[in-house]
Amino acid sequence: MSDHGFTEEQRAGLYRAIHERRDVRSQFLSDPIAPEVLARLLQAAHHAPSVGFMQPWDFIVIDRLDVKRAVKALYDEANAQAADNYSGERAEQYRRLKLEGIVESPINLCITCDRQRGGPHVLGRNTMLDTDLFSTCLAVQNLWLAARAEGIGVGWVSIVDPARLSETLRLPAQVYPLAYLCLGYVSEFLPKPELELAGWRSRLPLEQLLHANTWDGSIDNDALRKAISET
Ligand SMILES: Cc1cc2c(cc1C)N(C[C@H](O)[C@H](O)[C@H](O)COP(=O)(O)O)c1[nH]c(=O)[nH]c(=O)c1N2
Repeated sequence: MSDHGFTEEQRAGLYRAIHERRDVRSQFLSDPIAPEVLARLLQAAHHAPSVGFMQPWDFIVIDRLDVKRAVKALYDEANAQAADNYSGERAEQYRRLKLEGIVESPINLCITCDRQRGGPHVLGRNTMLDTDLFSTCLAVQNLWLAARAEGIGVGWVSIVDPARLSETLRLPAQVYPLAYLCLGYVSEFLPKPELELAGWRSRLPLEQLLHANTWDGSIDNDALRKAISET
C-alpha cells in the first residue's frame, strides 16, 4: 500500500464535502461572501483538470440586480415552457418546485467555456470535441465542493435559453455559458437532494449501475458488491 493518501481526518473532510454538497435554491441568506472566500472558490475551480490543459473557462461574477433580474426573466420563460412537458399531477408537482435562487442569492456566477482557447488543435480534443465542455463541468464541480466546505450553497440554473443568456451577458460568439450558478450562505443544507425530498426522483442504487461483463475475474465482484452495500 503506498503512503500517498490523506490522513483519516482529511479524507473524512473530502468525503463529507462530496456527500453533503447540495444544489441550493430555497435556503439562501443575503450575507455577503468576502472577497478572500470567493477567491478560494475561484482558485478551486481554476485547478480543475482540463483537456490538453486548455483551461477553457472564464468566470463572470454578477451581483448587479438588473442583470440578475434579466436572467430571472429568461428562467421564468424557459421554466413555463418546461412545465408544458408534463401533464396532470406531475405538471402540478413540477410547478411547485423551486428551481432557482437567482435574485435572492448574493452572487451569481457564470462559468463559461471558450471553445477556441488554445487554438485549433488542443491535445486530447481531436476526436471528442466536447471535452472542453466536460473540462468546464469539472471546474464547476471543484467550486461546488469547495463552496460546501466553506458553508456556501451553490445552485445550478440551466433552465434558460443559452443564446439569450449569452446575449444578456454579452459573451463573444465562441464562448458558451456553460453554468449559471447562484452562490450564498444558507440557512441549512438539506440532508438529501431537494428533488428527492419533494418526491420527484430518488437516488438509484449504485449496485444497479455497476456492470461486470468486461472483468476478467481479478476484481472480486461479490466482495465489491458487499463493500458497496456496507458503505
Ligand atoms: C448540469 C446541471 C444542471 C442543473 C442541475 C444540476 C446539473 C449537474 N440542477 C441541480 C440538480 O437538480 C441536482 O444536482 C440534483 O437534483 C441532485 O441534488 P444535489 O445536487 O445532490 O443536491 C438544477 N437544479 C435546479 O433547481 N435547476 C436547474 O436548472 C438545475 N440544472
